[in-house]
Amino acid sequence: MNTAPFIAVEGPIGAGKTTLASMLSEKLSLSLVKEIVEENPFLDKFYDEKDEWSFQLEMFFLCNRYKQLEDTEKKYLHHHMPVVSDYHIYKNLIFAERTLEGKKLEKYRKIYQLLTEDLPKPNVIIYIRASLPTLLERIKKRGRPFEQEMDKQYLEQLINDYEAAIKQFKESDPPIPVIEINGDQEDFVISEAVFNRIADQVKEYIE
Ligand SMILES: Nc1ncnc2c1ncn2[C@@H]1O[C@H](COP(=O)(O)OP(=O)(O)OP(=O)(O)O)[C@@H](O)[C@H]1O
Ligand SMILES: Nc1nc(=O)c2ncn([C@H]3C[C@H](O)[C@@H](CO)O3)c2[nH]1
Repeated sequence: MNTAPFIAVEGPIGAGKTTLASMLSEKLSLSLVKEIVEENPFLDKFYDEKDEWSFQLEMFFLCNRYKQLEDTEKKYLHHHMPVVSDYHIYKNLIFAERTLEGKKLEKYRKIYQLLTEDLPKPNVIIYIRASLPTLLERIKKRGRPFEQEMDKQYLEQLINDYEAAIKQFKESDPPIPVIEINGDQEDFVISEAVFNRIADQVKEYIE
């Protein structure tokens, strides 16, 4: 498995994952794997009533990512074609641990374990760290209707969950490099120099 470089861009909601993954894909000729958002039938329901829809939503994300990563292995990695994705499969667990509890969380953990054990895993992670005001500003700018009443506490918790997950990830899997970006200050959209520096760092791992 993973016969080619696989780079995953991660960070909390609105950090700029899709933006950066798309820019890297173009600059470094990497195949792009992007999250399915608009076709998600549970996302707007979830933001309206989290407790009611969380299990359906987490299962939907898990099954979609499972299929996408299965295809990614077959279509690209297996054929030595490098890939950049705008998520790491582990984000399922970061979100599910926050949105589920009790029996549903127990079931979810088991299914997650079963489904993800054979999936290709990224060998480089780019982590965009960003503060609550930056995320809220970007979510507003992007303008998806169902995200506009985003609960600040939920977003703040996810920022902390991501920090904890990345810290744990670095400790438990030190051979996998984590390129960390300060999303409040290092603006790869506005500054070509900032973007080129990130791209150069990534290039080290794909050549
Ligand atoms: N560095 C940046 N500077 C300014 N605006 C940015 C930057 N990065 C992304 N944006 C804008 O912020 C919004 C969110 O970006 P994007 O969709 O890439 O985030 P994301 O992390 O993929 O979000 P999600 O978690 O919802 O999938 C978009 O409108 C994008 O154009
Ligand atoms: N609950 C939950 N679980 C996930 O695995 C997950 N992945 C992404 N999202 C939300 C964030 C953005 O609103 C939108 C696009 O990323 O979808 C998730 N929400």
